[in-house]
Amino acid sequence: MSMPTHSAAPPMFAGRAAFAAALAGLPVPDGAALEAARGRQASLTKPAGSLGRLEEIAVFMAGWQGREIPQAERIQAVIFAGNHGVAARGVSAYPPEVTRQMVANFENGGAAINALTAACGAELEVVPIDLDRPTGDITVEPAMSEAECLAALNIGAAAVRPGSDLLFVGEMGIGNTTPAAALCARVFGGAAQDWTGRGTGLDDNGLARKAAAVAAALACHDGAPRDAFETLRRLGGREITAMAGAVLAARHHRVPVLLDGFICCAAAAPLMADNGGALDHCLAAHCSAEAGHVRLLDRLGLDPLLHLGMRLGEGSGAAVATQIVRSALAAHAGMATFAEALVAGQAIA
Ligand SMILES: O=C(O)c1ccc[n+]([C@@H]2O[C@H](COP(=O)([O-])O)[C@@H](O)[C@H]2O)c1
Ligand SMILES: Cc1cc2nc[nH]c2cc1C
Repeated sequence: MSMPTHSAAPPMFAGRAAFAAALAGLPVPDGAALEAARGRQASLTKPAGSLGRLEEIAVFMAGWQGREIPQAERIQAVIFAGNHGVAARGVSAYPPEVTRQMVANFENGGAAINALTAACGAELEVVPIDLDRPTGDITVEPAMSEAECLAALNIGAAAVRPGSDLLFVGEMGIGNTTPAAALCARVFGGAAQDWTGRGTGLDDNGLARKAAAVAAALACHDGAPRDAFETLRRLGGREITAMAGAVLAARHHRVPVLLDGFICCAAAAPLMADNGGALDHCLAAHCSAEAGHVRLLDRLGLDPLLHLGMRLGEGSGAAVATQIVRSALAAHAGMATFAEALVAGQAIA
């Protein structure tokens, strides 16, 4: 595991207008690489379509990496951590100090994500953001000032290594399923209860308190502008906003992204609200057990690779799904073509 090195490069987003411009003007996948990868898939020694979703993943990766045979050698995992003012309202089963304690656990190599990144060949970075300064309580005020929101977006963007073959982002933040639920309701509509789940394990009373907090947050910010920056600033959190910045930066670097669970997907939702194609470079790793995730994935138009009943966060679902992506690319790169293997390549009509 490594801590990020801070470069002297200028921030990707100089201001909220630069962020909006970056979100408006997005690169698209390489058409020639897509076509070449589809051609290669058709030439490999298997009945057409028989590797199912693995074939689509290989072609997707080819398009974003801009080569017929994409790689999975430089896999970057970044876990952002933040604390939340709304946690003081009893919306989590765990106390806020666990955020810092888990960051220490990540750094000492003892967390699930350490084991899972080692297993999938990803290099892990942990980015704690102002853990001693929880965000504003979203039920009564914006989570962040404009400067704080911009700083979080830029921390996320700066963490992305341009040459990565694949990036996954994850988070650690006690209380963060509350802002995540508020973001979902703000972007996609619906009642607070539709998006509110038990998070780390709330009981029924806790769940009711949490739904009331989400409803209060929505009411508090109801009249505010609804662009992605303002949505993240008011209802997000630092680690949530950093994930959004990283996802957008990855797009500009043409680095494909695996999204993790409910909070990670909620962080990406405001991007899609402003630009319907903003998540075209993303795959959903898994469907979390957190109640709102099925609905969220549906609204995002993402079909998750895995349903394992996980609800840990910290990038864990994405780390597991990385093994699927690696399998897809191994088959794409390593299989013989019909011509090479002297196998008859035509189905009998
Ligand atoms: O990834 C998920 O879908 C997920 C679902 C529930 C909980 N979590 C993790 O648990 C924490 C948030 O839960 P809570 O109950 O404190 O809001 C945070 O650290 C997340 O990483 C993560
Ligand atoms: C122990 C613990 C580990 C976590 N990892 C991500 N979120 C978490 C929340 C808790 C409470």
